[in-house]
Amino acid sequence: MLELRTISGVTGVMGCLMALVMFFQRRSYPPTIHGLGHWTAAPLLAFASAVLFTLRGVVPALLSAGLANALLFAAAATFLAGSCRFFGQPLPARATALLWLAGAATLVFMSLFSGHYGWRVLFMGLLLSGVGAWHAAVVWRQPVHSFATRFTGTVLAISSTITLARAVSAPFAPPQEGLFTPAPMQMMYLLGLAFGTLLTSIGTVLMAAEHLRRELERLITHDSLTGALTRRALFTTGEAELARARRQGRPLAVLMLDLDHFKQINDAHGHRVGDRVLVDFVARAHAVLRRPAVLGRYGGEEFVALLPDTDMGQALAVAERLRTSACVDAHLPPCSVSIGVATALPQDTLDALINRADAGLYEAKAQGRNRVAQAPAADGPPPRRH
Ligand SMILES: Nc1nc2c(ncn2[C@@H]2O[C@H](COP(=O)(O)OP(=O)(O)OP(=O)(O)O)[C@@H](O)[C@H]2O)c(=O)[nH]1
Repeated sequence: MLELRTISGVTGVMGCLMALVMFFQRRSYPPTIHGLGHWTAAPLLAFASAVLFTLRGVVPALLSAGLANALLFAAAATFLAGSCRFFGQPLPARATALLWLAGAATLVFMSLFSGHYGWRVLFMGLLLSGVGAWHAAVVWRQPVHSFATRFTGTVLAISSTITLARAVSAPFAPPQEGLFTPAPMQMMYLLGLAFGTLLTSIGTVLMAAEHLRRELERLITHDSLTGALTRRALFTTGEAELARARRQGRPLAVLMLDLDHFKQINDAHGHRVGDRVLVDFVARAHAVLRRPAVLGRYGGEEFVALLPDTDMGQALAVAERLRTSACVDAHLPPCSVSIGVATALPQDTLDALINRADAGLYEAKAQGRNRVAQAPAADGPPPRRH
């Protein structure tokens, strides 16, 4: 049988090591990733709690039971607060107050009932498993899942179930049983605590790394000013969509959009206002476009929209909606947009398809701007625009 006091000591060491890992990782992460401070503090609190638990029988019960449990609760609540901050949903004031209240109740309860093992375990177990389940729900409720969130959510759910099982069985345990009695339930609980602390911390490290990876990917694939796809990401997506359209025999439409006389806006109002016009234009275009359609910045004030599963009639309607929804902000200088529309032909390359949409744009500009024009049927070199 494993020595349970040793397991408790090992829990503390693991907590300490994971706090160190998170501390150093945090320093190399951008401040836009929130919650890492809480995730560093939580295993440290677990460490302090484990040290006091390990000293049971050596230091007064008020410390080895009362303070140890209060610190364990603080660790669980701090982990939870860190995850909430990380996912951008800080704990509401009422939930924070509830946690503080529960923490204070733990201290009072443990000082009054430090000699009543069964009641102590029942009280603490219910509290800890409640916070654990709450934490697991926060992680599982995220709309975007990765291995890291599934891993962390599962670890939290399992360890809070073990804590709950121990809590409800505690009042039926023999009166002489204690934390370090070599009983199966105590062993399962302490192992659960040790691995729970270690694996939850690993989960937070994985979630932070995953978040950073997504952030970097977003920086590479999205234009920093407007949030549209970069030209490179646009071409990568375009090649994939064209191949899919061909494989599945589905239509694919391309729109080439260009803000009219944009140079004049810059000249008259300054580059910053010009930037705001571009940002507003893309935000409104995104509101019109529905997945799986994407919008990319082709260059300057020129954008390309890819519309999978869209034929010419539907593409012209979308283009018209984009045109009428653009440039309607009364706080920005008046502007308009011209749009060329083309759909994929059986042997099209992406370049040829975009060139035809560009030819449509040329038509729209030549006809007086602020309009939608279909690409001319004939394939030829793209006309030069004025
Ligand atoms: N503010 C701002 N301006 C940009 C940006 N990128 C390109 N531009 C400007 O966009 C303008 C494009 O001008 P032109 O190519 O002459 O086109 P236009 O004035 O829109 O005329 P038409 O397309 O013929 O209607 C240039 O003045 C560029 O400096 C940007 O990121 N921000």
